Formats: sequence, C-alpha cells, structure tokens
Amino acid sequence: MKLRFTKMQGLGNDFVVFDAISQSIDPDPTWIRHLADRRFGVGCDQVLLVEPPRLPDTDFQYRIFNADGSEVEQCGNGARCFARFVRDRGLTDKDEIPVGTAAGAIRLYLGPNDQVRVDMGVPILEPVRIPFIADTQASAYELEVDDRRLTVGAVSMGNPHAVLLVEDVDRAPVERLGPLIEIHPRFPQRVNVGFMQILDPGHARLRVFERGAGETLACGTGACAAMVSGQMRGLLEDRVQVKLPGGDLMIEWPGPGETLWMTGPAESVFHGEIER
Ligand SMILES: N[C@@H](CCC[C@H](N)C(=O)O)C(=O)O
Repeated sequence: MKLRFTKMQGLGNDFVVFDAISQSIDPDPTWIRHLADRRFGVGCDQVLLVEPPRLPDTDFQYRIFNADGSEVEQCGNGARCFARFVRDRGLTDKDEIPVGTAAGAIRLYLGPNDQVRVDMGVPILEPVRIPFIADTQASAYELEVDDRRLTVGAVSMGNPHAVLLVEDVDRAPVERLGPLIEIHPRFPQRVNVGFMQILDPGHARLRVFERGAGETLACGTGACAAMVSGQMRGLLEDRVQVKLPGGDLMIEWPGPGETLWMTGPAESVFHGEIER
C-alpha cells in the first residue's frame, strides 16, 4: 500500500505529515522510527497525523510521534505546520482552526507570509501536572544531575519541559546534560530540556534537547516553556523574541493563568509517497 505524505518544517524542526482522514494509518512505533530515520527512511524529528475530530468544537485531531516512536501530547512547530497542511491540502478553508490534541484543544490562526499564530493554552506549573516530583510549586528547583546541583524551571505546555539558564548558549553542555536530564527520575514521563541565554528582557536564545528526538533546530513548546520559566524568574517581559538555531519565534504571555501565544513560520518542503 502506498501512503501519501508531506515533508514540512518549522524553523528546521522537521515533520512527516499524513492525512489520516483519507488514508488509514497505523502509527506502529517501529514504522514511525523507520520513517524518521534520516538514512533508511524519509527523515524527521516528528511524525504528525491529521485525524477526524475527537474533542467537542474542534475540526481535527492532531497526533504527534517523536522520532523514537513515542506518542506525545503537544508540539508547537508541528501545530503551525498542521495549520498549513490542512489548508494547503484543502481539508479546510478556515483561517482560524480549532484542533484537538492529547493535551486538549488549541487554536491555529493562518496569517500572511507563511506565519501561523497559535493559542497554545494556559501553561501548567503545578509539579504533579507537569509531571515533576517536588513537594511544592516554585519558579525554579534544584536538580541533582551527575553529582552536581543544577537549577531548573519546570513547565508543561501539555508536554513536559525543564529549562536551564546558561551564560552562552553556543557553549552550553546540551549533548552531555540533555540526555541525563531527559530521563531524570524526577520527571517520570521524561522531559524536553531547554538551555536558555537571556539577552535582555525582550530577547532570549535557546537550544533544546528534545525528549525522544535529541537536539533539534527549534522546539516550539520549548520556546513557550523558556518564556514561562524566564518570566516566572522575573527575567523576561510578556513579549519575547526567542532565537533558536533554526530561526526566531515570537512568544507572548501575560502571566500565570493566562493563554500563551506563539507566532512563527511553517513551510511544506515536498510531497511524497511511501510503500508500507
Ligand atoms: N518539536 C516540538 C516538540 C515535540 C515533542 C517533544 N519532543 C516531546 O517529547 O514532548 C515542538 O516544536 O514543540
């Protein structure tokens, strides 16, 4: 059986996207790992499925799989690509698209110049809901890693994130600490790990070691979590340009209990077919 897909990217975070409404797709983890493989498959950080709606008042269900085959709750760069995909493939003619995810409903707004604005919902800070093991909620926590005590912020954007502050993101130990923190026992569902350098209250640089994918050129939910963590520590304003290796995202967040907005590009790279 041949399955149609579109290769997409948002700031170099890349995706293989399937219309799973007109095609029957079984997202078996072994097959997802094969698709994501950059030598034996198509190559991507995540595989995305567009499915019929499951939640009330939504038009589609958005499912996300990491390159390691695990299904996850949320993906910010993928959400922008999802909006472009359903519009470009004629699955909707709307500019404002309500979509269900495993983390709840989000809203996608198609704008000019390939930009998509996403209502990412209200960030979660309660440790038990992240999930993160801690007695009480705090703006930062001490975490023991490799016999060292690190200070991390813990935030969920539907998916879990740890955020570390660094002096110089180019020299941050992403490859060494990322994999250790990803599987730290205080993050029982594993965690995405962001290394953030604050440039000034309106600008930050960020690299993210993603759960189930390794370091990517950009992580949308990582940028949202970095903004939340920076603001909770009193270091960032409510409108911040987050500079990632693959490009920039604009993140807006008025503060705790409020909806967070992410704006950035989304692009189709090519269409293909793969034999299953
Ligand atoms: N690239 C993503 C996040 C994808 C999921 C993540 N690796 C996880 O396991 O939670 C983004 O742009 O947000």
